[in-house]
Amino acid sequence: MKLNVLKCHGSGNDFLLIDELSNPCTFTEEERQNLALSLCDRQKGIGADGILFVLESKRCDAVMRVFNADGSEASMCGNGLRCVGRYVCELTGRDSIVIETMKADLKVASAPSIYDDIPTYNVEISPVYFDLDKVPMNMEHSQVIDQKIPEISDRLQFTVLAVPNPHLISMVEAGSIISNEQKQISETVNGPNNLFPDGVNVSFVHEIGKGSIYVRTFERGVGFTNACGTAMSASSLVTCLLGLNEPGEEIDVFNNGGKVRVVVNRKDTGEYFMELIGNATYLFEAELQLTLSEPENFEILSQTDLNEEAAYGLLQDHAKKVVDRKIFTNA
Ligand SMILES: N[C@@H](CCC[C@H](N)C(=O)O)C(=O)O
Repeated sequence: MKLNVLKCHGSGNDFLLIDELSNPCTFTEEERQNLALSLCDRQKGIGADGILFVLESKRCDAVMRVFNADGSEASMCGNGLRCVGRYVCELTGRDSIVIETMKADLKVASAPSIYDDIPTYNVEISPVYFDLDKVPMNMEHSQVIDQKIPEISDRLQFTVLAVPNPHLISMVEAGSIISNEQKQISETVNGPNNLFPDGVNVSFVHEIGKGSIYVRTFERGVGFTNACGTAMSASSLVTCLLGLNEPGEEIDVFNNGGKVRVVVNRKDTGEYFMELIGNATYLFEAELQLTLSEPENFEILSQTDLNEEAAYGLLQDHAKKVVDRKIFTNA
């Protein structure tokens, strides 16, 4: 079969978007999984952190399904939702829509450029759960907020939450923002383990200053990525819980792929939801020839560059300068 894919990214967290609205195709669950495994492979495939399938919805403007590079399906993807949101907004000629995801219908709206002329979208990150059985995490407490988890570190403190995909978050000092300990913790909780039966996205957060943080994330099903949108939203919420930032105020979130902005909102009911604001950048479109039984033997029939990377590069240079200055040289 012929399959069109759009390579896109949010903060350098890159995806292959497959549009099942305009190109009706039906995939079994196993075929979706195998497409993710084959096409996301950075050596033998096209290379990406995941696949975003865009399907028809009965109640919203579209459905987004997210498959990680290892073929597992995730309930949400914040950076991916900005890309899908842009795609569906452009397809429907609207600037605000609602996308159905595995656990929630989420608002997406076009937003003023985050930096120069970069297509920017504001996406809702919700619902938020702290109950460990919703994460899921096996521990005797009902919640873990800024606490030690001796099974994984005798030094760091963690907060556990679902937004609604699972996140384990620790605040760290600039000097330990990248360490072997982080890799070891992340691999432990994402391998066979008793605490997180479904694995968990793990983030290490450094407070740069009021309204400004840096987040490094090991994504479940992928490994360390340039950025993870739900992780940056969850991390921003954690900094509000710890009194470092305030709900309702913008937080600049720096990452290895650039920068986003997050606003943590607290409803009258006490529930939280976040607005994740950042780029939705298109890299190229490609037409592939493949058979679904052996997607690893795909062939690229044509590829068209979409020339948005140079504009994004300016944001990336700015973010890198801030991160190098504030974290790595500690000036
Ligand atoms: N990159 C995403 C999250 C993708 C799913 C995640 N790896 C999981 O398994 O929960 C984001 O931007 O939020």
